[in-house]
Amino acid sequence: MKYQDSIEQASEKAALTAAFLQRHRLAAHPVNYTVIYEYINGQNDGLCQAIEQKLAVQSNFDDFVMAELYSQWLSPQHQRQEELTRQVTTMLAKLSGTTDIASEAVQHYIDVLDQALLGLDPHNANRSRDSVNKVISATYAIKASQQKLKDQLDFSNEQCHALRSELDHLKKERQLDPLTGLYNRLAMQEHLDLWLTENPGRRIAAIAVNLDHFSQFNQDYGFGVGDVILSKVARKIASYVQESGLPVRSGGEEFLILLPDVDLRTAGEIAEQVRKGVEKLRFVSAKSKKTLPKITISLGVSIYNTAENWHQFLSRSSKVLQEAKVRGRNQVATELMLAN
Ligand SMILES: Nc1nc2c(ncn2[C@@H]2O[C@H](COP(=O)(O)OP(=O)(O)OP(=O)(O)O)[C@@H](O)[C@H]2O)c(=O)[nH]1
Repeated sequence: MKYQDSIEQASEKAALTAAFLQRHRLAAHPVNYTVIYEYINGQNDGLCQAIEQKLAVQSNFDDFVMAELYSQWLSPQHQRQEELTRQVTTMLAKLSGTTDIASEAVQHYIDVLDQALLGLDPHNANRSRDSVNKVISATYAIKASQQKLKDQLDFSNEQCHALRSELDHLKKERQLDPLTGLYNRLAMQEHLDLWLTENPGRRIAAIAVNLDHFSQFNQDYGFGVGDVILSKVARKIASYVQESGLPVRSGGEEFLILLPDVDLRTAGEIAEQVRKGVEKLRFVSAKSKKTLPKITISLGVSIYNTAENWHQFLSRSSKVLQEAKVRGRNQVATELMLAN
């Protein structure tokens, strides 16, 4: 994030940023402001593309989406990833320079050998000795250059292992929601793309989950307590998802469980188990030691239809979830209810 704008240019960008925030009903707090200022600034290609894509599908911008954009494109982790990418590029350039030099040295050695072979003459000991001496000195030279190449390769190999493990770690971190430890939407998109590329006709069930009357809970007990409850509910939800499935925090107090190769009936049964499991959770205030009210969730179950893109799929699954809310909350609705 480097800015070289004049006062006038910066003021113009600030005004555009404020207008964007207002248009999308976003508070001008530091995270939202930074994300949109960077978007208006236009230097961060990944961030700009992500926002353009959201604008193209008229997706909602809220604090959760903005925090996600910040963590994906502007956070220190993202900058560290960019730095690691730069280090890999530099290392590859160095390696390529060293192998070019080594290749030239080998070619030179081959030329010397060719000439020396021509110089070997059983009837002319002096000429032969001369040729052998040339081969000996060329061999020392090539040995030195090969040793240098080996040192460089060993060093690069070590660097490569360290960089790869740091990149793997960052990649995993980038796929997780920091509050709940569940997967984030970036991971969801990557998994969906992968599943559908592997098998475009694959059956994928989605269970959309939303906490009931959570705004009231936040109002009564505060956002901090709300956060703790949210992460406990998230962990409970994830405990019902086996390895092949994907538990995702898809919004502020919204979750999505993606289940490949699962039919509607089975997904409905899993949803009902999740509902019951969350309903049984008991929360006690760390401060007052009083029992907090029961938390319930509403769930909507749908199956991916190959004719739709995944935006349409997700929007349909959230409509099914709304059906569960309309029907009285703390229950599971399936897409069959939507059709009737
Ligand atoms: N504590 C906490 N609250 C959040 C977070 N993200 C969203 N929320 C809150 O979740 C609440 C969602 O409220 P609404 O969408 O009105 O829904 P609701 O009150 O749960 O009511 P229904 O969904 O209709 O049952 C808002 O108060 C948000 O502030 C978060 O990360 N932490």
